[in-house]
Amino acid sequence: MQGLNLAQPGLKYDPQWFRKAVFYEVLVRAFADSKGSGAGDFTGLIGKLDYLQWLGVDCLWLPPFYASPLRDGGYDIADYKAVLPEFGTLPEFTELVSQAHARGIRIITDFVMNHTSDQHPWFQASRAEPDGPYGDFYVWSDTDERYPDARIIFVDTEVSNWTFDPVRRQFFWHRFFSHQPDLNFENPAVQEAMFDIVRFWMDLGIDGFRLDAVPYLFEEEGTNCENLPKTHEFLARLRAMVDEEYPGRILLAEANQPPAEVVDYFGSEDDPECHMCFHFPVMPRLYYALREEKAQPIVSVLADTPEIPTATQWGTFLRNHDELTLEMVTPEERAAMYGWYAPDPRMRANVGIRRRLAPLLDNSRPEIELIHALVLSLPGSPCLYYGDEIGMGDNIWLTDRDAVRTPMQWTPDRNAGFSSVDPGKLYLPVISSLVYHYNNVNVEAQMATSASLLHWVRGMLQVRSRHPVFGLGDFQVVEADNEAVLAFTRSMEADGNDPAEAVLCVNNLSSRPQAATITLPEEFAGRQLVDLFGGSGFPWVAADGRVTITLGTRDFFWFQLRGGEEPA
Ligand SMILES: OC[C@H]1O[C@H](O[C@H]2O[C@H](CO)[C@@H](O)[C@H](O)[C@H]2O)[C@H](O)[C@@H](O)[C@@H]1O
Ligand SMILES: [Ca+2]
Repeated sequence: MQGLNLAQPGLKYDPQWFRKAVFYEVLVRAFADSKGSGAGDFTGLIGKLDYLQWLGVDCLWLPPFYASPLRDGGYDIADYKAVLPEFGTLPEFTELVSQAHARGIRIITDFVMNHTSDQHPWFQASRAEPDGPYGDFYVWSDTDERYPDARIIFVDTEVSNWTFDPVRRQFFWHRFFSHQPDLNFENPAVQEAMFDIVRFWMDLGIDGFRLDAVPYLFEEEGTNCENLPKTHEFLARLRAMVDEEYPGRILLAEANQPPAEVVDYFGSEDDPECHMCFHFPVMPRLYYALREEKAQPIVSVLADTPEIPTATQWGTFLRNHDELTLEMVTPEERAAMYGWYAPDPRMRANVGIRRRLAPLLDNSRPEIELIHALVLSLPGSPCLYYGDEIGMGDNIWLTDRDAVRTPMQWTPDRNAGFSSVDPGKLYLPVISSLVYHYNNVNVEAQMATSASLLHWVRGMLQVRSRHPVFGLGDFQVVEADNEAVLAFTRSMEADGNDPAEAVLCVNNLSSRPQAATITLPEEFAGRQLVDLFGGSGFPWVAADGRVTITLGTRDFFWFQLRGGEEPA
């Protein structure tokens, strides 16, 4: 029973935990500096676990904290089994895992399989000794003309997916930065090395992996080198090993692909791959719908989303450590979003927008609340991004995606309470812009203000966690006679300890108050609407399934549809 994490005091064994969880992405480097080095560390994060428990998150996602030259935020790994000394030591990492588990919080970490840093000893050996044991660990070629149909992903910096190596006098393949050579997955030794790394970290007690850039593992002439059958075969083998040796741990795919392609990363009921996949296309549509003030963009992307196998779950999000990617929208939608959300070219990066949630929404509290309400009620397990719970700002004067990776703002004191170091030695400066200055935007002040965004987000997580239907329930769009109103139900039969429940969510995407008559399916006719937050009774659904709701600007309701089998 090595795999079950049963010994951890705060965790209950639940192989389906990820379907009801709220995730929280936290950069170790950005959260809390315990040593006065200017960068966050494991011990600093341990010191903030009580805060995260209080906030109500169920699982932390830690982006790479491994040995790395940090030329891509740690996604350029130089040793998969070592932690970056500035973050701490391996025993400090395992202490973090234990302390999180003791509070009922799980931890998944990033696993960057597609590529390594060019500083990784495997690459150094590969370029120096083509006939040596690592000679075939990377994708080498005498020409830079192979795989011409593969697009360039980092269009701001790269002009080719091939770079000439003067040592080996051959080109090497890289889907991302030219300092990140792709591993050669055709080589069984590479695949075995990946299994070995998974076992290493799972043996240390982590609860799963986010699989970075997973569509690009294999290459094949005549294709765009994305989502290839061999990649899926490899993932199915990896999953079989995890199920066998580490049941209860999860694999979460980062595949920035259209819904029809991304569902393949779940595999099938008989041949599963990942437990979860991020749903990239839905995220930009939430922002798009807010500006267009229409429900349709959200309705249509969900209509295009195929069913997923039982016991799997989407991962949803509003922001993360990367740019807000616009790869999954049409050119017309992209142009509109750049106009709405990135009027200054400095706000753009690659195919996306390098801004945080609050500045994107011009710090509009009703919009920030509505977009949270959407991501917390639509299908999927939501993943929050550190600092967004207090409405942190960004710094578009920093390079690349560092704009959204600045230190967490804890207090109005020196370095926002993040570090005691000389401010000039911080890994990145704290936000000190007019609206988002850490003097005003910080955890301490928001904890002391009952109406703060922080308390509001916490309240939302509490309500969500009391209603497993948000994680487990079916999703059905409900007809509304107002194009600005998005109405849908989440409903489920009793499931283990979770009772049957039905919830109606109604969202006003307009910047003006709206009324809408909603027509619910027959099964909900005659039910009473009860507000999930305050318990107030609202109108009953008429015998023909209709009910009329009025909503304020950017307002939303979560109603229990009471009167069926579910408890009062
Ligand atoms: O390791 C390279 C990158 O891998 C992830 O990239 C993803 O983010 C890109 C945008 O920054 C996106 O366009 C691409 O489709 C993704 O695979 C990781 O999240 C990045 O931080 C990292 O640079
Ligand atoms: Ca590859």
